[in-house]
Amino acid sequence: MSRLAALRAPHTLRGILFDLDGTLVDSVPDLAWALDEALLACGFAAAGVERVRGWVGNGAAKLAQRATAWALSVAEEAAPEHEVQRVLESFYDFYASDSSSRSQLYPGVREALAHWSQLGLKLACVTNKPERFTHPILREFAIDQYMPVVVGGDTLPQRKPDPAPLQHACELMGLAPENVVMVGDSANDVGAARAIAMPVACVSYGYNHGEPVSAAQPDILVDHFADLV
Ligand SMILES: O=C(O)COP(=O)(O)O
Ligand SMILES: [Mg+2]
Repeated sequence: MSRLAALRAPHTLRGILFDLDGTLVDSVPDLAWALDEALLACGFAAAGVERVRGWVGNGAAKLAQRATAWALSVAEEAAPEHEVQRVLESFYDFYASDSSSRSQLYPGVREALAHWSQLGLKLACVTNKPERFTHPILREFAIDQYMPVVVGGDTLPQRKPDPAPLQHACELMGLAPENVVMVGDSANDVGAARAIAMPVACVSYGYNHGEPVSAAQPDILVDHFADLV
């Protein structure tokens, strides 16, 4: 666990928090499929996977708002609420019907999680994705066994980059934040960790609103998940 352990004083690393979308799972293909089906069902054009990649990261409601604003050619905040709700409800229906068949676990993820949990580290998933969609995906990719603690985007009133979900995960793991590090793919993950002085490692391959996550200045940046081990 050398690279992550280097983020904490020797022997003080007891737990790791993981972002889901863009960090553990390349989930955009299913998100884009469900969102495009929703847009079509609402009478709009499909957005396509590349656009959706840039919209993921702030939860499902924000995703629907960004898609609706794009479909209506208006600014994000100007998307009419009832149109956003229509797209969101339809997106929920499609995504509930299939959230994983087009997605993939990133290489090395399962092996690394198994390794860390064998070392006795406690692992948790802290995502902005609604909790009811998170559990089936972790199960589908057979990594739920390593992450008994899951904090979703609707678990608390706050979402990343607010640090509350990270603090809540630490409480559920029975660990002090001083003994935990965060692993993510976006400025939201870095911002949430920074707010409670938690070290943060990022993967460069994920989704960060189309910007390189290096701009958010994580403590460690790796190109492959296995590089964290
Ligand atoms: O659902 C999202 O918007 C992103 O979720 P994440 O926090 O796992 O990247
Ligand atoms: Mg992410």
